[in-house]
Amino acid sequence: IDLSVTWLGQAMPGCLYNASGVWCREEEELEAVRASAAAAVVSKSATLAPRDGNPEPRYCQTPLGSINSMGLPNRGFDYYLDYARRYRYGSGKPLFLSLSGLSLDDNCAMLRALAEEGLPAVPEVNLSCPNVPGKPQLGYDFAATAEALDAFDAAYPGLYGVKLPPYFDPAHFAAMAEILNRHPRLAFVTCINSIGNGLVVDIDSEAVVIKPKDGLGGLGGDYVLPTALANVREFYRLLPGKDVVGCGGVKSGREAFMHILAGARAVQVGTCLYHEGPGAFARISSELAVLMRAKGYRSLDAFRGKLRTL
Ligand SMILES: O=C(O)c1[nH]c(=O)[nH]c(=O)c1I
Repeated sequence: IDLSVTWLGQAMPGCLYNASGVWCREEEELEAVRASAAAAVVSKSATLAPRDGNPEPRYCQTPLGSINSMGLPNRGFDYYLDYARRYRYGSGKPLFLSLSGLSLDDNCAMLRALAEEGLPAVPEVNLSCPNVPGKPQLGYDFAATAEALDAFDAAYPGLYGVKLPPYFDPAHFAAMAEILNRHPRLAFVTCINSIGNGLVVDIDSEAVVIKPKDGLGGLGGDYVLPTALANVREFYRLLPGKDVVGCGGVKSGREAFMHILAGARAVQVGTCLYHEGPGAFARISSELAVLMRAKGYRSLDAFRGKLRTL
């Protein structure tokens, strides 16, 4: 059974890696993911300056997944750039740097700095952080997204990707696709980020479960799987020549299989990784291989994007 993936002009030994934000803020975490059965590594979304993030409690696990309002806590761009300078690219596991600047200028400054280094690291620009109070998700503002992508093209000469929020309407899928398709070096989209501004209620305490934004936070886990699959399948259809990375609700080989069936080139794991740790990658990979063997598929290409309609 071959779980390898070739994209962005490089090969990955498998198809699974972490979702940005999970097990990737500190170098020790990044190295633990790289040393695991994960096929790639993506860093926590970086701002130019380090950030503490929102007040705690800001993450909560529920029976159906997670809610978070971390608020972009990160070590600052230079920390992750330094890690990228020392990263062992020879391991065959690509490094992605997630960038989530607080302004377009900051995103472009980080992209220019990364370009100057000439490193193999690939930027994944986050258009969808839902948890910085007062900062709307860029991906929900089509005009601002169009302007930003033009600026990214000018700031960065190489291939890059974007992390998209979930969309819930065919008109929005079409509007975003029209914008994204104007950018040939925008090589991939990662669908989806958390479903923003959910509210989890604890009936014993009769209170919300996280402190920021009076309890509003991004949802992950089982809550988001159908929405994630819809976004993967729609953008797989609407973005010819681009790759879609599936993210959302993956906790076993089954959901990884669903994402690839829907068109995903590779698959990220967030909520499940947060709780299980990097051992999750070996488990999910093995479950996926067992599923493929039972169905007679020898590689991901044999079923990628082959989701049947009725
Ligand atoms: O609150 C966060 O740090 C966060 N949380 C998310 O669920 N998605 C994001 O892109 C980010 I930047």
